[in-house]
Amino acid sequence: MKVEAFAPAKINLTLHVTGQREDGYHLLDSLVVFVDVGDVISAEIADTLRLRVTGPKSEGVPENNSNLVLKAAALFDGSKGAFITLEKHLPAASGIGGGSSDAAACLRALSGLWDVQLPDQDRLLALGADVPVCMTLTSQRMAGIGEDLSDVDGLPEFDILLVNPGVEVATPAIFNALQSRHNPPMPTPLPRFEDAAALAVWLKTQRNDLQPAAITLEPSISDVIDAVTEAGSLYAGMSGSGATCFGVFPPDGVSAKLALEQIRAAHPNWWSAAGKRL
Ligand SMILES: C[C@](O)(CO)[C@H](O)COP(=O)(O)OP(=O)(O)OC[C@H]1O[C@@H](n2ccc(N)nc2=O)[C@H](O)[C@@H]1O
Ligand SMILES: Nc1ncnc2c1ncn2[C@@H]1O[C@H](COP(=O)(O)OP(=O)(O)OP(=O)(O)O)[C@@H](O)[C@H]1O
Repeated sequence: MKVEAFAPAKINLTLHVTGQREDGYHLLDSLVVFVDVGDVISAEIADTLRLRVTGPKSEGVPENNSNLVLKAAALFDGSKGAFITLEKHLPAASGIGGGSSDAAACLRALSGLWDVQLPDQDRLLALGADVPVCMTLTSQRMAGIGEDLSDVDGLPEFDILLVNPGVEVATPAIFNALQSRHNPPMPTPLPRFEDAAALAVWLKTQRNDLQPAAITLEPSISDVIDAVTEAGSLYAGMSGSGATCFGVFPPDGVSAKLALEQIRAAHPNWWSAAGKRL
């Protein structure tokens, strides 16, 4: 038996840093969505637990126990053997939850393969602050340090362009470089949006509080946001701690793809992809 699980890119459409806990972790208020672009996990029964990493973005991704996929597999009580393949399409350390989404997909795959219950929420959170939201695969308002999740229903459909300037960004360095750790949250309740254009107008009034620190440490992020804006997006912003930026496009299946071609022609060394919000 072989089971497969998709590990979609996670996008923080907004990312407000609203405080800091005594252990140093930051309190967040973030609107998170997933895109139909991502990595693929497959798993089959084996005598021992083994990981192979393949795919266009596999270079540099560890196959040893430092990979979040194997850390996730170790969370099951009395974990058994499995041969896991991780097909990497998302760049690592890029703010779109690659490792966390892989870990969540691995948990889904192994709980099916081994017919065992998923680990509890505390263990998921300890694996990575983004792991609980990556278990949902649906649009969420994410608060706390990542554990406080509420479904966001009724978001309009939209297409998304993802662009990364080819640099890895370490999340702790960006949090450490924050100028202000106590910023206002998003409004409660969130507004309802008629369409992608209305969502984009609202996003312009919101923030990613990690963006200024990320641009200071990695100035090319600013060039990416300019390029995504010039390629005709309704809104352009940075996801997570960067350096991947996203553009919001109408859900016509065409505009984001045209923008993708434009960006690839002008910046052949950047990583880019286009897809739909899940
Ligand atoms: C920036 C986001 O991607 C937004 O969704 C996440 O908050 C980060 O999620 P993640 O990479 O899964 O985070 P973890 O692996 O748990 O933490 C990496 C590092 O980021 C910092 N960190 C992370 C999450 C959080 N709420 N506050 C933090 O200060 C901590 O320094 C931590 O050592
Ligand atoms: N499955 C994995 N895929 C990619 N990187 C991994 C994985 N497991 C461990 N890593 C290591 O974790 C580091 C962070 O990668 P990851 O893709 O999780 O980025 P991230 O920017 O922290 O994601 P986010 O902030 O959106 O949660 C990488 O430098 C890599 O060495």
